[in-house]
Amino acid sequence: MIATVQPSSIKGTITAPASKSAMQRACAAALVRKGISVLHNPGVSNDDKAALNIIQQLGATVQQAGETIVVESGGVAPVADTIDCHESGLSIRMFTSVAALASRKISVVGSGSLAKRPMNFFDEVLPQLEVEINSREGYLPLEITGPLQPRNITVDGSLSSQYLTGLLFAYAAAGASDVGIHVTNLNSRPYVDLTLEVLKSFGLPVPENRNYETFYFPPLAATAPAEKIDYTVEGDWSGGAFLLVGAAIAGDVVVKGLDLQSAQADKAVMQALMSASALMSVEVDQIHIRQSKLKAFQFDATDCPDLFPPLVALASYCEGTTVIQGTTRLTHKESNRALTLQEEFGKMGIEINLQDDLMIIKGGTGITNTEVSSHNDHRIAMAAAVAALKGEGTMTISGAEAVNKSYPQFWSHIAQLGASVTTTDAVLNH
Ligand SMILES: O=C(O)C1=C[C@@H](OP(=O)(O)O)[C@@H](O)[C@H](O)C1
Ligand SMILES: C=C(OP(=O)(O)O)C(=O)O
Repeated sequence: MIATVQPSSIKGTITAPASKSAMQRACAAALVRKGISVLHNPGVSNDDKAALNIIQQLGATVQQAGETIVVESGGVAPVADTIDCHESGLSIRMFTSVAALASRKISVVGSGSLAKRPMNFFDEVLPQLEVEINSREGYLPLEITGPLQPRNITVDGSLSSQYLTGLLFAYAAAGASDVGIHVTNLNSRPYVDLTLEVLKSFGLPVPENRNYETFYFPPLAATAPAEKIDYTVEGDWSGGAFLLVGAAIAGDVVVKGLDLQSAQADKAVMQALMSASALMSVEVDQIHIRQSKLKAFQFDATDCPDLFPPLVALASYCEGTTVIQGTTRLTHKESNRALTLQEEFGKMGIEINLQDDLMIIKGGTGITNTEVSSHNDHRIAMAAAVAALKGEGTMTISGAEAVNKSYPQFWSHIAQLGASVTTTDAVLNH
């Protein structure tokens, strides 16, 4: 699909979509706990759909009930030989350890960019937990046979926090008692906070977080599990960041549904916007943001790597040189994002230099709208779209359907706000 964006302003009120990080974790929690879980404000992205399918393959029943999704589960009891994670990094890294709770052999498959993302963590770690594993030399597909036994273990957290999230769910579900996961060089730390928060919300055992170095499950206390849990999926700061940046570049927009108290890593977009002198007023449950003169900023995105694409769009319109740290975190995302951003924003006339862990962006020189590609990466498509709002000429973005991975409503949301956007296979709601 091709999206065509003409320079335009955006104006109005919009609600951020549901967070796929929260929704996928809620699916995992609803699967591993015994009982009924009602998910309010459920996500509808492809990654969310993958998670909902996986929990059914692992034995849960899932029913849409009006605006909610009702999950009923007796714990992990696979009814299929395969779980399909489609393109979701979080789903594969979380549900592989969860599926390993079963003694049945399970194949773990995925598609698209996921086939190129490393999974060798599992080859190293799962055998230490009594799980048999075969992979295609550290890549998909995986074949695992459990049941996983929680053990004191040391793992590497530098490539991705998602593996730790999976282990935390698996340990909690297996009733881990007086046992700890020691993690070295943990990155994307707030995502682990979100994991702990979801475990708590679903009444599952929550380990002690000892300075992000050890996650210790104390001796299990006898508790009476709740029969029914109600959980509301919070709004998505990662998708919301594109709305906020779009408004800072070319708009006057109220964004609703973003919780400033959230554990989500990407709420840090607010710090970057403030450093860039964006004009914002923050009220309960809404952020009002208006176009203003923007200045270059410095920002460390090591723990919130998904902010790179929106922040590059922002930096392009900031007078001066912006420096963002954390590029080494971008190599194994849906695309190699540092290179993709350099290439695609380069086509728009923005000079981006990559030096060690830094991305250096020369902003304020104007954007030339042109033909760009998403590289099948949702966040690149959305970054190009918001950058186009104040560019010169017409931006055509190929692979625009990539947004379905996290934010399927993105094109219609910006159209509703008045962006001049058309797509080749959908009628947008202006
Ligand atoms: O746990 C999560 O929900 C995520 C963690 C982050 O990955 P890493 O831990 O690999 O940085 C982030 O980039 C990804 O989009 C979602
Ligand atoms: C990298 C991302 O997701 P995941 O790792 O879950 O595929 C993302 O949403 O940008």
